[in-house]
Amino acid sequence: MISLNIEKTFGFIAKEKVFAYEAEVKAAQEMLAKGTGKGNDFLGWLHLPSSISKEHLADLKATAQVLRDNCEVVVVAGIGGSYLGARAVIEALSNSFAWLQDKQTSPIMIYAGHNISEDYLYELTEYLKNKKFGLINISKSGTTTETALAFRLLKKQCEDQRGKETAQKVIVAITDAEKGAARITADKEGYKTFIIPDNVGGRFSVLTPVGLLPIAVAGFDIEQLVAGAADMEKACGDQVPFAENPAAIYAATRNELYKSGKKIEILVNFCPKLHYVSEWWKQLYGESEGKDNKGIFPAAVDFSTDLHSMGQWIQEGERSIFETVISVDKVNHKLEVPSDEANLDGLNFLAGKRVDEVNKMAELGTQLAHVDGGVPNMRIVLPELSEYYIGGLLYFFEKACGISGYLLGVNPFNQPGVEAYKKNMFALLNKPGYEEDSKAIQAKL
Ligand SMILES: O=P(O)(O)OC[C@H]1O[C@H](O)[C@H](O)[C@@H](O)[C@@H]1O
Repeated sequence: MISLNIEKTFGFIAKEKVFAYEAEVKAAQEMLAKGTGKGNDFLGWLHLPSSISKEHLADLKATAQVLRDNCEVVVVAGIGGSYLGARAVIEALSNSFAWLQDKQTSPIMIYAGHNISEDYLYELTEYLKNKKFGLINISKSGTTTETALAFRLLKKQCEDQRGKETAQKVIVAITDAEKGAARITADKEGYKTFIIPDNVGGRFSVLTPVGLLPIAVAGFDIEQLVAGAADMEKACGDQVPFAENPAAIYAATRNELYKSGKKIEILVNFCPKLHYVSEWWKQLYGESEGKDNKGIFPAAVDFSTDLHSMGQWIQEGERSIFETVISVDKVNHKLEVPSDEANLDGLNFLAGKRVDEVNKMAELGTQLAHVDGGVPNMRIVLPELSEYYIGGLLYFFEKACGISGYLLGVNPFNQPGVEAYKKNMFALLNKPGYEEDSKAIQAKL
């Protein structure tokens, strides 16, 4: 099972203070369970793992198989919650050099629709020339500009290269049941579609088709992913005592740290495959808690890589940070440090050791150094990188986020602030309907 250790925060905050959150956490859990808190229209994620049916998984797997059978490359078009969950899981489970392998056993997964870079899109369309590629268009609103723009380009390219009939087979849409341009297009073109439930917000949607379809296309076991999440749903359930409930403890500890002046949480990994888990986590916590002029700033680093760039700041910079480390207990492969007679590099003291042993000592050494340097440290241990444990980790963070947002006193399920840039961009681009905003913004320039 995934475990959470908060011992290394106790030099900074009192254990009693963390445990004093018990009643407040219980109230937050009740607000989630009964739907009496802010944002209660968006609680569909809460019991999602335990309510996913076998038929739904079979439908997803059958659609994934169509893409696997007909595509060398699959492009996932989506932004924020509409791609980060899938990318987090796929990259955590994939070979680090998946796209460089001579023989591909699954389609190469590529992401688009999460930026408006002309060079990115140009280079992508160049790469896709002569490739048998498919598309998964993911947008809850169905109107997000970044995604819609990429999809417009790629849909046309797919149809031009593969013909309308094949394109219809290898393009799948995941969007709202009724609203939005993505739905209108999908219905008109006759694409296979999956629905994003109304009551599941984008950043909580990884266990809906938004995450599950791309993950299945990439060749991973979505049943195990959901099973891990469902077991975590139980482990973080309302009946589990506070002291044994990892979501409750994590939510309480980070809120107590925040109160004590630790305004930035850095999610740390020692395995580069987890980079996108951190990106997913940053959206989850950033959009959920950063509002009403409050909220821990979620940051992330990949160690030991970033110890050689951000390590200095973390060790000796302003003491406003704490770290949450995701540690993977057992690696999937074995590699020993070879011995070398000449020992010119002086590394013979490591000869015969597993590389992971060196990494684990880097991890332990870093924890001790950072705690000594004034950085409270929490540690989440995953037994290994597998669908089951990743599924558990994702649900753990979601449940803790719901609780934590209520402890902070915000609505964890909206993101009104994200609209500000969109309004300005549309005004600057003279989008129909934004005439007044266009005039106002021109006056500001
Ligand atoms: O799925 P979509 O409607 O395209 O939204 C994609 C993302 O962009 C929005 O602006 C929100 O800030 C995110 O919460 C959301 O996940």
